[in-house]
Amino acid sequence: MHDPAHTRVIVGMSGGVDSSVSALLLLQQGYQVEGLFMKNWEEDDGTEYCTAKEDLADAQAVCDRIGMRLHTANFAAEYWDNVFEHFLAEYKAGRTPNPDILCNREIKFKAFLDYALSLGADMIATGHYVRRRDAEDRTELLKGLDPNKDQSYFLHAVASEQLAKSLFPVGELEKPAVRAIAELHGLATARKKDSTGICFIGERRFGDFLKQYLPARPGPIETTEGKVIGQHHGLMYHTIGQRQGLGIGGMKNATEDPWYVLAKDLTRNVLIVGQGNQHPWLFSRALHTSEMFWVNPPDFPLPRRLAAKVRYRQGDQTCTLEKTDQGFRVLFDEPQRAVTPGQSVVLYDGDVCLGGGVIETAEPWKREDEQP
Ligand SMILES: Nc1ncnc2c1ncn2[C@@H]1O[C@H](COP(=O)(O)OP(=O)(O)OP(=O)(O)O)[C@@H](O)[C@H]1O
Repeated sequence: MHDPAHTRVIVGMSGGVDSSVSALLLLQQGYQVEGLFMKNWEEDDGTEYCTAKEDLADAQAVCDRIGMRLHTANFAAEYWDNVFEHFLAEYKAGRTPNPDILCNREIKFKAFLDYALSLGADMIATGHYVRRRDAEDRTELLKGLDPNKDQSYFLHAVASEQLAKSLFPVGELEKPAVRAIAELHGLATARKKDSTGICFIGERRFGDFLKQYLPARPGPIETTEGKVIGQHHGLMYHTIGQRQGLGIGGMKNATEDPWYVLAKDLTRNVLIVGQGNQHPWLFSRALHTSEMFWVNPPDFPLPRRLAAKVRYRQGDQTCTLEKTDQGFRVLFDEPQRAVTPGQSVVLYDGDVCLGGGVIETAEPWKREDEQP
C-alpha cells in the first residue's frame, strides 16, 4: 500500500462531476493532488460542438474551489494518430469501431499517464466507475460497484502495469452518492449532465461528421432473398441491428413490420435488410477475435467458462472461451442479438474484467429454419 501523504497523484479533470469528486476524495484521503485537463481534438471548423472551453472552465472552477493546481496538456496529435486514424480505417473496412476503448489504452492510460509521471506524479486518477485489486504480482480490474455505471467494458484493454499506477476513487460509489458529495461541497459540476456519445463528435449528426473524412459509396439495399428494394448512401452509415434511417416502407406484399440492418456485403457494397427486430439473421451463437488484450496474461487453460459482454451496458452473458488457429472463439449459451464487427467483446470472471478483443466475425445462430 502507498502512503497517501507521500504519494503525488494527478487527476484527469474533464470538467465533469465524476472527476471533480475523485479529486476531492483523494484530497480528503490525504494524497498530494493536482489536476490535468487534456485537449484531444483540435476543433478547426468554428462550430459549437466541441465543449472543451466550457469543460476547461468547469475544471478550473472546481480546482479553485478545492484548492488544487490544474495543468493542461494537448494530446491532439497522439489522439489523431493512435485513435482517430484507426477509427476511420475501421469504418472504411465496414466495421463499427469503439474509439473510447482505444482512447483509454492509448491516451488516458498511456500519453496522459506518461506525461503525469514526467511531471513528477507517482500515480494518476480518473473518474471512471471501476475498481482495482492488487494481488502479489498483478493488479486486477474489477467492475465498478454501481452496476448502472460500471465502465470496465471501456477499460478492458488497459494492462495491469498501467492500472497499478491508477486510482479510481468513484469506483467504490454509486452515482447518486457522487452527485450528493459534489452538492455538499458546492462543486460547480454537481448538476452537470453526463457526457454522451463519442467525445470528438459531441452532439452533431454522426453521418455529417463522417462524411467530412470518408467518401460515401452509395449502393443497393437488398432483402435476404437478394431482391433490391432501395438505395443506401454508404455502408458506413449503417450498423447491424439498427432500425431507423433506411427509408424503406410501403412495399407491395410486405407486412408493416419495421426493417432492420442484418448484414453488410462489403465486396458488393450491399446493405442486407429484413423485417422485425427479432429476425433470425440478427442472432449469433459465437464470435471470433484475432487478438485479445488481457489485463493480465490468463492463468487458466482453454476452453474456459466465463461471462462476456458484446456491448457496454449489456448484462453478463455466459459463454465458453476457446482458442482457435486464428485467435479466439466465444461461444454463447444464449443467442446474441446484433453482434457487430468492430465492437469489442469483453470477458469477465465474476467481478473481474479479464480483457477483451475486437469482434471480427459472428457465427449465425440458426438461419431460416429455427427461431432463436
Ligand atoms: N479532457 C479530459 N481531461 C482530463 N481527463 C479527462 C478528460 N476527459 C475525460 N477524462 C478522465 O476520464 C474519466 C472518464 O471520462 P468520461 O468521458 O467517461 O467521463 P465521465 O464518466 O462523464 O466522467 P466525468 O463526470 O468526470 O466527466 C474522467 O472522469 C476523467 O478523469
